[in-house]
Amino acid sequence: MRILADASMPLVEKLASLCQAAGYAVEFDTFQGRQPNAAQLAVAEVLLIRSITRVDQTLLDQAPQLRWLGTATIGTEHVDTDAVQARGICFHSTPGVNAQAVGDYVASAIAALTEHLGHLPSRSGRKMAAIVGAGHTGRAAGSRLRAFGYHVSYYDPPIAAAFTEHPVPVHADWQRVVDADVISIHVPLIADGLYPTVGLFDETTLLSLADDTILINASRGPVVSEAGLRAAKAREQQLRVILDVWEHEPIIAADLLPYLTFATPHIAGHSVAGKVGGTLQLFQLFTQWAGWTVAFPDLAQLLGAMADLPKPPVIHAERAPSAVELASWVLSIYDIRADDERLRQAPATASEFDALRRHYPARAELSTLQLQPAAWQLEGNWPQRLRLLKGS
Ligand SMILES: NC(=O)C1=CN([C@@H]2O[C@H](COP(=O)(O)OP(=O)(O)OC[C@H]3O[C@@H](n4cnc5c(N)ncnc54)[C@H](O)[C@@H]3O)[C@@H](O)[C@H]2O)C=CC1
Ligand SMILES: O=C(O)C(=O)[C@H](O)COP(=O)(O)O
Repeated sequence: MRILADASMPLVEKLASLCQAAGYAVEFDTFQGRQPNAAQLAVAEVLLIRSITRVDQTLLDQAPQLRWLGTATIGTEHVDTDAVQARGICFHSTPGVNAQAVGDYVASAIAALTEHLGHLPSRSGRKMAAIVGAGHTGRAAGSRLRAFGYHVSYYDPPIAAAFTEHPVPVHADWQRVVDADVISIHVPLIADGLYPTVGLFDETTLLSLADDTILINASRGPVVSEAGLRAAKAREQQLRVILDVWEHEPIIAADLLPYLTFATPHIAGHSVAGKVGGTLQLFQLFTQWAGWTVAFPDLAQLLGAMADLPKPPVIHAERAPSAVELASWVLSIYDIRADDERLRQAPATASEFDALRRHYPARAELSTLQLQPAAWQLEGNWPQRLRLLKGS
């Protein structure tokens, strides 16, 4: 089987070699950058991609042998699924695979603001947070915000309309979203239908937000209108906007940088566990489809064998933390400010954007937080808050 994979998928070569070691005939090749070249596509039977590779009719026409396509991402809008289906190609994404990392991103943004202000940010004093999209990443973000002490509501009209059981209560009250102190966006990119998300936060909505509202977008760029943000900037509206994703990626809205509280190059999901988990899931799905029996290590074993994974320090705290102390624990594991700094210092070009992502430093997850045992951890709501912070 000829497997072609994005070269920046961690451990992809190792997992391909495990297939070979199990006795299966695998010819393995990788591609650099956004699109594979025509010679590679001409022979590929299996294609493993990330969010930057566009799979459309043009690519499919170049890949006549393609039978299995996998993207190590949650989002799938870069794949023309109708065209893929029409060709009879089996397609898989990796739902939820980097959701914990996205939750950590939101936690780090709040932690950095808490440290800056000296208290948990809440313009209304009511500590209201609205998650937009109650799926994997939205719930992971909601869990961290609850750990910080926010009252979290989940806006998700598609789920609300379906009246099905869901892991968290959902609502369809938009006013509750725009009134919140923190709004964190976690929807797929949807252009049409009953619940489109493109332009969900358009100029009118953005201009209606109260000063000091925190708006975090770690979903897809076109969900928040950059023109709308420009209008808010022109009016000197005091929003605290955190953007991980951009309307015209890989081009960022460089003119907005001075207005943004934190700006990052689409790395919210880029923990090592999130990325390795994506590679592993794709190999598991592909080998299952192929009818192969390969004993892959589990995610913990794969991570344990990685030498460059940061080891978070053990935190000693004899009493329950203040919001600022809790924030410092989060920042000791993942500090969004370092990502923000790297983006601001790099030239605002497409190639630099891609390079920042390709050379992203190894990042641990909040689930690795280690506390020296102390009595307070068993008192009040701390057992729950600590679990929520770690996303468990
Ligand atoms: N910045 C990054 O690094 C990452 C970004 N993402 C993006 O985040 C998106 C969401 O990921 P998950 O939470 O894992 O997806 P999911 O599929 O688990 O959940 C998405 C939720 O959004 C809801 N939704 C759909 N349309 C909506 C609307 N108009 N208003 C409110 N809610 C709506 C759905 O009902 C669903 O519950 C992905 O599709 C991807 O585009 C995902 C991972 C990493
Ligand atoms: O999973 C998704 O959806 C994402 O946006 C990814 O975290 C983006 O990662 P890459 O595949 O572009 O590295």
